[in-house]
Amino acid sequence: MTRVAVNGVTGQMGHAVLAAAGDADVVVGFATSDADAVDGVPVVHPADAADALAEYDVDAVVDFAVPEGALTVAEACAEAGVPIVVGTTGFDEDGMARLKDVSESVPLLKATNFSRGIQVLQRLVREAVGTLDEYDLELVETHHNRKVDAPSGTANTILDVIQSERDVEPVYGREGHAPRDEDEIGVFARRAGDVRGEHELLLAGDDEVLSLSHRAEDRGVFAAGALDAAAWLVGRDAGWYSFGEVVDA
Ligand SMILES: NC(=O)C1=CN([C@@H]2O[C@H](COP(=O)(O)OP(=O)(O)OC[C@H]3O[C@@H](n4cnc5c(N)ncnc54)[C@H](O)[C@@H]3O)[C@@H](O)[C@H]2O)C=CC1
Ligand SMILES: O=C(O)C1=N[C@H](C(=O)O)C[C@H](O)C1
Repeated sequence: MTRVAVNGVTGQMGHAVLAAAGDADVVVGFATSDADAVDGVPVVHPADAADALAEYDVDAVVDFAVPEGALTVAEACAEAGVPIVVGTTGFDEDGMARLKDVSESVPLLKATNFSRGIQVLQRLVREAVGTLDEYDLELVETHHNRKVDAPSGTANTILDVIQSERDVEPVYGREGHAPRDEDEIGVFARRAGDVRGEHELLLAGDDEVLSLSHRAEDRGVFAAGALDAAAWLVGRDAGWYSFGEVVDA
C-alpha cells in the first residue's frame, strides 16, 4: 500500500483524492486552511511539509493545489527525497523551471489532466492535425465557475501537441472586426456551473467538420489517475515523467 500525502487536501480535488484512495493510504494532507483534519486525515501547513513527509513516512505526494503551494511542497519533496505527482495547472515559466529543478533530485510526474481518455485524445489530435493539415482548427474548453486559470492546463497541452505538428498562432477569443487568418487557432475558455471539464478540438474543411472531444463526468477520474501515477512513480529514479507512461505501462 502506497503511503500518500495530498497537497490541496481541503479543495475539490483533495476531497476527490480522499474518496478515490482505495489501494493508497492517505496519511497526511497539506493546505493553507485552518482545518486540523479532513475526513480523519491530519492537515499540515505547506511550510511544514518537509518535516511532515518524514514524520508520516510518506511514499509519494499527490498535488492538486495552486502553483505557489505546489512549488512549496515540490521543493519540500526534493529536500525529503519523496516522489511527487503534480496535477496543479497554471504554472508560469519560472514555476516550470523550479519543477524541473525538483525533478533533478526526485521522481516528478506532471500532467495537466489525469484522465486516460484525455491521453488518447491527445494522440488522436496529433494524428488528425498532421493528416488534415489544411483544415481550420478551433479549441474550446468548459469548466466550473470556480476555476481560476484560463485557458485550462489541458487546453494548453492540446495546443502544444497541435503546435508540434503545425505552425499555428493562438487567438484567445475574438471580438469586433476579426477576420480569420489561415494560420490561427481560436482558443476559448467557458466558465459555468459545476462542469467538471470539457475539451473540444474542431477541424473544419470546406465540406466537412471533424470534432474531437472529451468530457469528464466526475473528478474521481482525475483522482484515480493521479493515485495510479503515484503508485507507479514510487521507486523510480529522479527525473521528469509523464502520465502517458503510466497509461502505456
Ligand atoms: N491534472 C488534473 O487532472 C487536474 C488538475 N486540476 C488542477 O488542480 C488544482 C486544484 O483544483 P481544485 O481542487 O478544483 O481547486 P480548489 O480551489 O478547490 O482547491 C485548491 C486547494 O489548494 C489549497 N491551497 C491554496 N493555497 C495553497 C498553498 N499555498 N499551498 C498548498 N495548498 C494551497 C487550498 O486550501 C485548497 O485545498 C487546479 O490547478 C486545477 O486546475 C484539477 C482537476 C484535475
Ligand atoms: O480545474 C479543473 O477543474 C480542471 N483542471 C485541469 C485543467 O486545467 O486542464 C484538468 C481538468 O480539466 C479539470
